[in-house]
Amino acid sequence: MKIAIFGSGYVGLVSGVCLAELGNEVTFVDIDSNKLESIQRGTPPIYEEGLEELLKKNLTRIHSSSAAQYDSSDAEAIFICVGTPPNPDGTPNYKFIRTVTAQIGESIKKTPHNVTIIVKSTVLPGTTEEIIRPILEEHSEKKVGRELGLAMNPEFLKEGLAIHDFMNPDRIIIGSMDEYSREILTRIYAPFSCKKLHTTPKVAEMIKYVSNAFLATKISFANEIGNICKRNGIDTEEVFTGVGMDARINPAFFVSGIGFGGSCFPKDVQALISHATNQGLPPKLLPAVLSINDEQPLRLISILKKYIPNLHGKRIGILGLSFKPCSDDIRESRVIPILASLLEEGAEIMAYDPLAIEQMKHIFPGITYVKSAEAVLNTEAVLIATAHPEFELLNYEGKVVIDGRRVRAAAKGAAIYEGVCW
Ligand SMILES: NC(=O)C1=CN([C@@H]2O[C@H](COP(=O)(O)OP(=O)(O)OC[C@H]3O[C@@H](n4cnc5c(N)ncnc54)[C@H](O)[C@@H]3O)[C@@H](O)[C@H]2O)C=CC1
Ligand SMILES: O=C(O)[C@H]1O[C@H](OP(=O)(O)OP(=O)(O)OC[C@H]2O[C@@H](n3ccc(=O)[nH]c3=O)[C@H](O)[C@@H]2O)[C@H](O)[C@@H](O)[C@@H]1O
Repeated sequence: MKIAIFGSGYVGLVSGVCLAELGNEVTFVDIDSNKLESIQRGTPPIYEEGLEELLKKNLTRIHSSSAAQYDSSDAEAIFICVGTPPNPDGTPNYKFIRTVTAQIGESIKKTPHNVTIIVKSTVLPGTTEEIIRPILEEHSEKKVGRELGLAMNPEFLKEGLAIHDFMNPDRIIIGSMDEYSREILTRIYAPFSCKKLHTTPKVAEMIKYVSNAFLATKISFANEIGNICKRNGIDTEEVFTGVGMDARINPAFFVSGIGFGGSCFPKDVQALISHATNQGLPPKLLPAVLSINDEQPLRLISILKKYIPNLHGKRIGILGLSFKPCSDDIRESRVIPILASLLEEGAEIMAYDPLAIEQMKHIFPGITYVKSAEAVLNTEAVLIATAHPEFELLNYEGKVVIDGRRVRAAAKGAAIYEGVCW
């Protein structure tokens, strides 16, 4: 099938490359010409395990174009994968969605055959029908259900495991507005044998928010329980191993630590809170999920101060800057409040990350960044903020380590070791 992807970021690029791997012809469209050039060279603009090999392997089926030059004459399906960043009040900002929808509408005006537009960006319930549909119909001069298909198909991939997650989904949610888009999405996802739910766009949109809100809730719950377990000398991990053995509960996403970061959990939980509050239904549980998450990283500093009460002028090492292992993404990384707090206390920071140093330099240019994890160990105390696999290979002998992510080698080897909530 001839597919176009508008928005070639994490979701767009990974989805498009995987769709090419499945035999489709894929055209990437983006406003960032550098991204498009690097895709066309076979060099992904983001780090994601396996992405470069898959991109290079499928380059003959991969094309790129600016929005202005995009030729939709043979497109059958167009995915919208642009960002939906938060407004100051927490609701999603749809400026990229509106612009891209208008551009797609213009580009398909003269397309002689039916085209299906698929919203993959995370948008609040009602957005596909009430915001995207009218813009699309106005600019394309076509009607949904006649020459135009429109569907919402949320994406559930995780960064760092994005290719694996796209290729091995637990489920695929297809919220179509019309028979034509339902049929196109059924064809696109035919190679996948997982469960598929056909529903309305509004339900599909809500499934995405509820999934992220529930996973974030599980993490904050694990952290709150972890704090209680630590105070009582109980092994948090063992508790959740036992709890997770109940099939009704499931062991996934109970890893306690310094909380959840990333471009989606914090933003999507806040969006759901703001949306419900605007409707006169202010949630009680979800704000607690966020406040536990805000406090958790600062616990690392409180523990550190037990050993070094005055941090002024002290050299503190930081292992890990990205929001999760195997990713170069630092958006909402839990290390950001930790670094801010250490700087406020006058500490001298020495930080290392295998992938995310350049990104963090934009936020904290004054910190000393080092090229090896070993160098970080040459400090008065080390804080572990991301569980990069290589941190398991370090020799922590004689060191003071405060761990936010449960690195077993540190727990075994350090002279003084304390976990944030275990
Ligand atoms: N990052 C993730 O792991 C996941 C993200 N999502 C959702 O997917 C959406 C996209 O997220 P990301 O891929 O992380 O965003 P991103 O910021 O990495 O990528 C968005 C891309 O859209 C491009 N863009 C903006 N306006 C455009 C236009 N008019 N035409 C063409 N391209 C345009 C940007 O230049 C950028 O390359 C968001 O709604 C997010 O919540 C959903 C699941 C997973
Ligand atoms: O909507 C999205 O963008 C995506 O958000 C998350 O994926 P992602 O943020 O990429 O990564 P996760 O693996 O979920 O980790 C998020 C954060 O939670 C933390 N986490 C995760 C799991 C856990 O048990 N404990 C925990 O603290 C991680 O360290 C990380 O900071 C969801 O897992 C995806 O299903 C979803 O598609």
